[in-house]
Amino acid sequence: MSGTTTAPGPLSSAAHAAHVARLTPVLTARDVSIEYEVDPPVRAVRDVSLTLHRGEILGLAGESGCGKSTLAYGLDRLIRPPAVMTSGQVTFHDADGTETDVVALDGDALRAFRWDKVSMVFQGAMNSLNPVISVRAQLEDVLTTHRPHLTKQRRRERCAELLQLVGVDPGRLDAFAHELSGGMRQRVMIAMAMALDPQVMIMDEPTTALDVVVQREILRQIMRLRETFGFAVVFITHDLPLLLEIADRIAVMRAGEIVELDTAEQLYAEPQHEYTQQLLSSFPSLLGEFSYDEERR
Ligand SMILES: Nc1ncnc2c1ncn2[C@@H]1O[C@H](COP(=O)(O)OP(=O)(O)OP(=O)(O)O)[C@@H](O)[C@H]1O
Repeated sequence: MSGTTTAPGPLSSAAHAAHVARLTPVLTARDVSIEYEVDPPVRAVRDVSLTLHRGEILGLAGESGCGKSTLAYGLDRLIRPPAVMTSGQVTFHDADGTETDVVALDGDALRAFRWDKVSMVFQGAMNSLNPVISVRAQLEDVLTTHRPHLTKQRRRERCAELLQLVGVDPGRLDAFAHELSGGMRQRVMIAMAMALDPQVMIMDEPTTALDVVVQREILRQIMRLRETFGFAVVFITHDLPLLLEIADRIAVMRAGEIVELDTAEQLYAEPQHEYTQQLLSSFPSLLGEFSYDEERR
């Protein structure tokens, strides 16, 4: 099942090739195409190949509708009709040395893979958290389902530990979503995504709805957690300056294709694709004050 046209592949630099040569893959997508089978059909993702490496933050940038979320959901097998993966392979390279064909997973194996190996933080925590059960019950639910051998005591400790990790007072465990601020809700979502120590976290606009100060605090926290636990992150946003701050590498997506893929540093210094240049120049006020090294400290 291959497409009728062969995409030329994203632009990238020699510095990028040298950078990735030192890294170990954790998730590989090869020639992935995803279509919404509506009338007329929408080819949302077109022959995308992309490798996520252990412990890196890979930013996925591009304007609304370019296919970022669809691609990310495809990596975690979260796409549902009318979306269909019409071609491609996704391979998970586990730390224990096993290789998993993600496209072939189903039933229990697929449920175990999600959360456990690759977890997801969606935009808008209010819609993702269950409004009628407490934060504790939601965290415990993930642990009871995926770690049934844990004692009740250990489960309770783990819930408190998780909230502490994301900077929320464990005293809030019995709160409901509506009793928490937007930032706290999003932190709780990150705690849930971290509950099983996944090797990959996919974050789809996790801070977009938050004010800038809260957004920054959460981003710093994500970076610290990544340092401590070594998970890799696919971070999706239309906000390229934000990615320049937090991502190691950035994939720029346009109309379903990745047009440029490079280290954040290189992409900022020497964007090659006209579209990347346009994206960078569309944030003049932010980038006018932007100092690459200062911001990343
Ligand atoms: N359920 C659907 N049915 C039909 N087309 C859809 C559906 N969901 C998304 N699309 C289309 O697929 C394309 C890619 O959408 P997608 O949401 O992946 O983009 P995105 O870059 O993540 O955008 P955003 O940042 O706005 O979420 C768009 O053209 C969109 O209109």
